[in-house]
Amino acid sequence: METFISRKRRRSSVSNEVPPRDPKCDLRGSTDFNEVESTDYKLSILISLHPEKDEGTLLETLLASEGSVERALECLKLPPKKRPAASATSYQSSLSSITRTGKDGATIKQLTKRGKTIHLYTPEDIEAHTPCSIIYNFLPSEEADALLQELVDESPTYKTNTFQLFDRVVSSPHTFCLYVDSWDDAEMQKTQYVYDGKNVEDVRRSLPRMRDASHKVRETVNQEITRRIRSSPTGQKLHHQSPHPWVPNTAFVNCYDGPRESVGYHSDHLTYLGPRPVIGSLSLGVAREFRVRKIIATEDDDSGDSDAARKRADAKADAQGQLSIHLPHNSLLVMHASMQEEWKHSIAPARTISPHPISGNKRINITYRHYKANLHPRFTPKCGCGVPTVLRVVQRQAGNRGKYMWMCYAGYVPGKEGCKFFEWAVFDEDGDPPWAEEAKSSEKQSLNAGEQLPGETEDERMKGGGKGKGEALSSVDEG
Ligand SMILES: O=C(O)CCC(=O)C(=O)O
Ligand SMILES: [Fe+2]
Repeated sequence: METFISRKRRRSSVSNEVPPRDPKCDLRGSTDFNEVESTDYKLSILISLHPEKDEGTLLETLLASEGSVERALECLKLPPKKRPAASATSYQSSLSSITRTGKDGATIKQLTKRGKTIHLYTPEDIEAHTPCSIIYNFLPSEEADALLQELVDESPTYKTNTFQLFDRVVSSPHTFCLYVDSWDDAEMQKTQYVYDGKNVEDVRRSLPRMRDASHKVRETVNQEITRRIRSSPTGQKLHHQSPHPWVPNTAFVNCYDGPRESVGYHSDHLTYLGPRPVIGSLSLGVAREFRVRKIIATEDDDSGDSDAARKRADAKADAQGQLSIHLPHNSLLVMHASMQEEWKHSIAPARTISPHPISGNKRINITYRHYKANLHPRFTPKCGCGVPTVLRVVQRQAGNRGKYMWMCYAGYVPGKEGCKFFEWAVFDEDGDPPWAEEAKSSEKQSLNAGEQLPGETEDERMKGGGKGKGEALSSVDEG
């Protein structure tokens, strides 16, 4: 895949740190453009620009370049022997070789170490150490194979995403496509929803087997949410987490063709999901590693833009390792309600892969998501450019960590400058915005007029069951 597409004029200082991203992913993932970025963020930039190199080499080059992405990029242009000596090595271990989880699920204090990847091989370890749960052999095997075949057949038409980085326009190191449940939704996505400051042209109606799988994903994800809440220390849902059953209405299908295709560390966009979203992620075909790392808060004095502040923040990020979850064919990973706010995830480039009998070198991944009707762009704040804004969360800065904000999206478009629009975002206990009531009455009017609601499936419309009508999750009420 060609990474560099064209060279563009350098953008202004605030846009100097635009990372690789998918339209659905918030790879900046933190307060504002001036906020300190970590090694994983910088590594994701390098991975996107050098998909042919392994992650360890890129990390070493970055560390040897004292955390400067630009210097690392210069080094990577040099023949190998002229590169600076690596200052860190990366090595891997499985969790069981480091420590054991007690039957009581006792928490392990220091799971990750600088430059180290710890592999979580069992559902129990995954649940104990990450905000994820996993179900292996999720679908009956013929169904999983048929779904994989359906998507492999479509995948040659998927596209990479292009975005602006420094003075270049680059493309993401894998392909993807957006699917929704009805043609009406597809039309609405194309014309009204904004990703990275622009509409997405290619939005498709979910394929029959994707829709069949979606019903099963829905059931299982809801069970997993209930189970997770019940077994949490408080037995309560998180603040801002929805108490309503999770209803997937949107799916991103990612295709990784060969071991080098990947996606860098990121958190998923919250703009249409709202706070504390849950995502059901079904993996098909070649098994790949899903790596996660918890975002470390920076003290206020680490959050400036000075070199010293950056170094302090980088040192903290470096001190952290990563956890690796292996995603074989037909596994369902549930990313629970704290994942997008407090963790980042990636699909790491692999040294080798085992080809799959149906998909060859391809891994297909479907992330099923619930887009909230009250976060339709007609309700969310517009910036000075007149574009619906992006919802982000403060991930690092200790003082504001966990606060949500609406920000200008327009500057994400290659060649365009955004404005400085910023507004703190307010949500109630259940993660609904202040205009939720107004949104509901406009939904009712639409229903009376026989229109389809944003995100409502054709099936639901036929049954007369709009979103938000399901009863609250019992575990939530039970407290
Ligand atoms: O391929 C995967 O498992 C993860 C994809 C992902 O992170 C995304 O779609 O946001
Ligand atoms: Fe993601």
